[in-house]
Amino acid sequence: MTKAACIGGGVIGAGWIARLAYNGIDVAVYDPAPDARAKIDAVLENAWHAFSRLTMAPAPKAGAITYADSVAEAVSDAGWIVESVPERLDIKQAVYAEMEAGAPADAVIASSTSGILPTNLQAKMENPERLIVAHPFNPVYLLPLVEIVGGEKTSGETIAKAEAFLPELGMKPLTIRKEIDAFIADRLLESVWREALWLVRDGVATTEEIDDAIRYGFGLRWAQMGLFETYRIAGGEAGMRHFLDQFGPTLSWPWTRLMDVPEYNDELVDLIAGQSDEQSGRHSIRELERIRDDNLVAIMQALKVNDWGAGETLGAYEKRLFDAGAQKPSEIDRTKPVPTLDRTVPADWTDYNNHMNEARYLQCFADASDAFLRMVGVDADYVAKGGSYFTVETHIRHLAEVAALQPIRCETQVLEAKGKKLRLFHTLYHGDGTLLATGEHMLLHVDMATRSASEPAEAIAAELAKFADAHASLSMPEGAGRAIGQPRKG
Ligand SMILES: NC(=O)C1=CN([C@@H]2O[C@H](COP(=O)(O)OP(=O)(O)OC[C@H]3O[C@@H](n4cnc5c(N)ncnc54)[C@H](O)[C@@H]3O)[C@@H](O)[C@H]2O)C=CC1
Ligand SMILES: C[N+](C)(C)CC(=O)CC(=O)[O-]
Repeated sequence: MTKAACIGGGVIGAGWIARLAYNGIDVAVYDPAPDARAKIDAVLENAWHAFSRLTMAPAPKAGAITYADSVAEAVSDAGWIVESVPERLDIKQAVYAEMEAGAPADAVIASSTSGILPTNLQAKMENPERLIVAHPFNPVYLLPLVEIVGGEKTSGETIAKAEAFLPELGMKPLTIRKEIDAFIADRLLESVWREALWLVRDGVATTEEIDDAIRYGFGLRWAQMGLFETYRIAGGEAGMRHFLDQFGPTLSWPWTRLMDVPEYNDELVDLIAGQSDEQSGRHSIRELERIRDDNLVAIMQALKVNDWGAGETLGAYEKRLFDAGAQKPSEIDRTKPVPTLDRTVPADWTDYNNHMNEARYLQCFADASDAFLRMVGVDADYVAKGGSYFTVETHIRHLAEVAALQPIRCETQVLEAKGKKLRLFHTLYHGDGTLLATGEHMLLHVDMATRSASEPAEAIAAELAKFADAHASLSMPEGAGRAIGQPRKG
């Protein structure tokens, strides 16, 4: 999929635009609101801030975002069409009629609806088999879950397309077995939301106290295990059966007001909105979004370390990006230093001097070494089979500073590749060409079973020799072999 259209660019549409464009897909947008573009730009700024920290894997070149004057124009060459217009059946159905008039016959139409049945959405369509619900979660550019729901007329092929495509964007499609209003997640959220409104309305708790009850306790559990796995553990050694045995009888106790809903009126709105202003009014919505995003990135990265839940999805997404970004040996130009890193400086890589921290220069060079090693075949499979490289000596020269979110790139020259030894010279540049740093690194091939130096596999040695021979004709880089304290040239 290389081209998408987003119809509606509000909170959810803008999140989709960011996720699609970040993953290299061109996005044509249609939203009639005069301020739509400004709002989308603000979301994109936050999204790029978040992406800069979410993964170190090389992202594809960002897709182009263009603005169309009509639905038909936006969808004219799209393979994937996202509908994120207001939650009203009549508006959505009118938009589908315009889409069907302009879109390629095989394009998927994916509605972001939070709860309208796809059977109702597709009721007036000429080709209803191509409509699905792909219900995302805010912020769409960070949260992996998408509920996939087919209507009575949705084809299995459309569902299969969605299940194959969304993981390419780093998402976790969850296909819903039965079509019901509000699907799975919003059913659950709605029950907590309704209960919380009662608690505030009845003066039992403030909005802040309810948030505290979630975020200091079970919210942390939910973020990584959900409900059933958490309660299984709560049952002790005897697990879920004991949990049910102990807490099952509470089902008939008056522990919930869910059988009833508070009346929606001005009094309720003033109460809830007033308390919410008091709780969070010191931050703008954009500030809150940044805080939320930074926290979500940190949680997902922590889960990635444990290869668990949303972190497992992030890990799989990164692997795809690394695999897709890896240069094939046949494509590599060995007549010059080889590109090994191309990214922006993550927002949290700067320090109290307001520039990239010294430790991050080493991280760039370590990532560049890894990228180079993958090029010659030292990839996850090779390491799993018992061979790897360890860095045994490093010399870094810090030559210029660089700020957060600036583009940086690295080139690598092989100075020596003989037997167990591999000497690499990395040069880090700002995107504008300014020389930022150099790193010289001695690596040794290691047998992972004995954890001692060993000869690399023949195929690896052969790939390395190709680089070493070609790079031998390049001039020795300035700074190579330099000791600390030597005067700089020039
Ligand atoms: N806000 C949320 O937390 C979530 C919302 N959703 C769903 O996403 C959809 C959009 O919701 P939001 O983004 O929150 O709403 P929103 O109000 O932020 O954005 C809707 C956008 O649609 C535009 N629009 C109105 N008529 C249009 C038309 N005929 N053609 C193109 N654009 C049009 C509006 O100008 C506005 O920018 C809804 O179906 C909602 O249920 C899904 C997940 C979460
Ligand atoms: C409130 N909501 C029903 C629109 C929420 C969603 O649909 C999903 C989310 O992001 O929580």
